[in-house]
Amino acid sequence: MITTVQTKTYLNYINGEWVASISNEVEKSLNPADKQAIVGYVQKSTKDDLNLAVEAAKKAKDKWRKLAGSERGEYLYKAAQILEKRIDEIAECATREMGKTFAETKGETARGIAILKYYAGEGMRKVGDVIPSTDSSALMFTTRVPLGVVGVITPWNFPIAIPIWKMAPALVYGNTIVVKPATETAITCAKIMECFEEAGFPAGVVNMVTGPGSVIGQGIADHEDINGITFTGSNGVGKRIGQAALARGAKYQLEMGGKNPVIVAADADLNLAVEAVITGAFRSTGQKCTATSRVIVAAEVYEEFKQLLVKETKGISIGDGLDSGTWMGPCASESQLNTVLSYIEKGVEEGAALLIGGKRAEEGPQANGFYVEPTIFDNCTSDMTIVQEEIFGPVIALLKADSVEEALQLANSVEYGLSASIFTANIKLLLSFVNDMEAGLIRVNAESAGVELQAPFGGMKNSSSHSREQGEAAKEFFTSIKTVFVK
Ligand SMILES: NC(=O)C1=CN([C@@H]2O[C@H](COP(=O)(O)OP(=O)(O)OC[C@H]3O[C@@H](n4cnc5c(N)ncnc54)[C@H](O)[C@@H]3O)[C@@H](O)[C@H]2O)C=CC1
Ligand SMILES: O=C(O)CCC(=O)C(=O)O
Repeated sequence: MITTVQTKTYLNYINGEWVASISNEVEKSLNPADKQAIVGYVQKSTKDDLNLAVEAAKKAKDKWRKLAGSERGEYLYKAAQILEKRIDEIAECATREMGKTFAETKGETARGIAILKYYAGEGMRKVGDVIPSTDSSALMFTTRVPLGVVGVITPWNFPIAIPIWKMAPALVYGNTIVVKPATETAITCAKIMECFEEAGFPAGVVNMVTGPGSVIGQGIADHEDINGITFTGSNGVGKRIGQAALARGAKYQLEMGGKNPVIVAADADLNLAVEAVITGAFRSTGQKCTATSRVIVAAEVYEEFKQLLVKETKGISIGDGLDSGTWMGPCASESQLNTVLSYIEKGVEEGAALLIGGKRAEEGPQANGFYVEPTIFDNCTSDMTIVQEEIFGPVIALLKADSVEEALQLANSVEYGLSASIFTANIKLLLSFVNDMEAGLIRVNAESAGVELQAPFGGMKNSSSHSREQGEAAKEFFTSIKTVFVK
């Protein structure tokens, strides 16, 4: 029997109004902690709905662009204040939709508020430089202009922070937007839209269309009136979006997977390293592109580290993210659970030794949800699938290194380069890690996850399109530079 927690149907937000899809079809958002609980329904939109949203954003863009940056910032500041009032409700909704614990979604909502405030201030910061011309009677300077209409395609794993860290800079630099959230967390996004609506954004500046990625996401990538696309999600989808955008000359930014290593050097503080590996690998049920998935340990301390890690992992409580005693919630969906279980199976088949976990967690009420045990593999080698591919689940592959050089070589032997961390007090070693590690985010004596909103974020190799998000870096993507010469 389906237990309906809330059966509200959420609409698209187009041109300042809440509207149903032309398709008259909806999709349900399920609670991964209890698959019989429906969180609500969202619109299964069509290309025609998307066209209406793009048309509204296009119509609104000139007026929005011509406002002072400080005026645009004021709207963001108001949205931050409204989100602040609704923090518990929106965090709870995110936990219901994708499973991570309430403490995590509340922290994420607080981060969303801080991002809105940061970019509200950005509306008053400089947008160009004066550059001395070789002609002494001329004035030469740069200024920045918005791209126009920006398409925002977001995943389910950070349902509050990622849409906000894309939408806030897009808006403050003068773009109008059409956001397409992942269906799994589209209700959380609708609630963020409600905050924008209450903040009084002019009609058409902010639009949301929910629906299948293959229709609405691809539609955004292909739409000739969308001037820029910002995406976070899987590698395969990201590459397709990049190719579609490139083919029609639109600007794009892709934030994709990671296979993030932690190196534990022989001199590392092992307790600190264990704590960081546990949080980096298992918080959010491992569903972060910055999650720790490979731990490369110096041979001298391998056994001791392994024992400590397994002991701490045994203490992890799995359950509904809304229960205060839960440390780790379920996977976000059944398909995500199946992906994780199939990677675990592959690990065993390819000869890795299962130290702990490895199964679906099905005790009592967990039988109704998409739970998996935190899992650690021993005896891993670099050629194994679980060491190479992004799993997006609570799975650690342990690798032994006989030298610092081997540890670094193992760390770099994957197609991704998002985040990497090392535990050591040896300055020479940490500096060579900073220099030689192929990753956009380098962490020393800290977990691999941990993104600060005021700093650039993005990866090398196949982790991103080499652009950066957040902090001042966002300005590079969401604006174009004009060089002006006046004589
Ligand atoms: N880097 C990250 O933060 C994320 C990585 N992933 C990876 O992707 C795997 C699968 O997760 P999914 O939710 O299926 O990711 P996905 O890449 O399919 O979804 C991300 C967003 O793209 C949209 N999308 C899907 N197909 C599209 C298309 N053809 N054109 C345009 N947009 C499209 C989705 O609706 C969603 O809004 C995960 O197991 C994980 O490995 C997933 C989410 C976030
Ligand atoms: O670690 C974080 O805070 C951000 C991670 C992220 O962007 C992602 O998982 O998609």
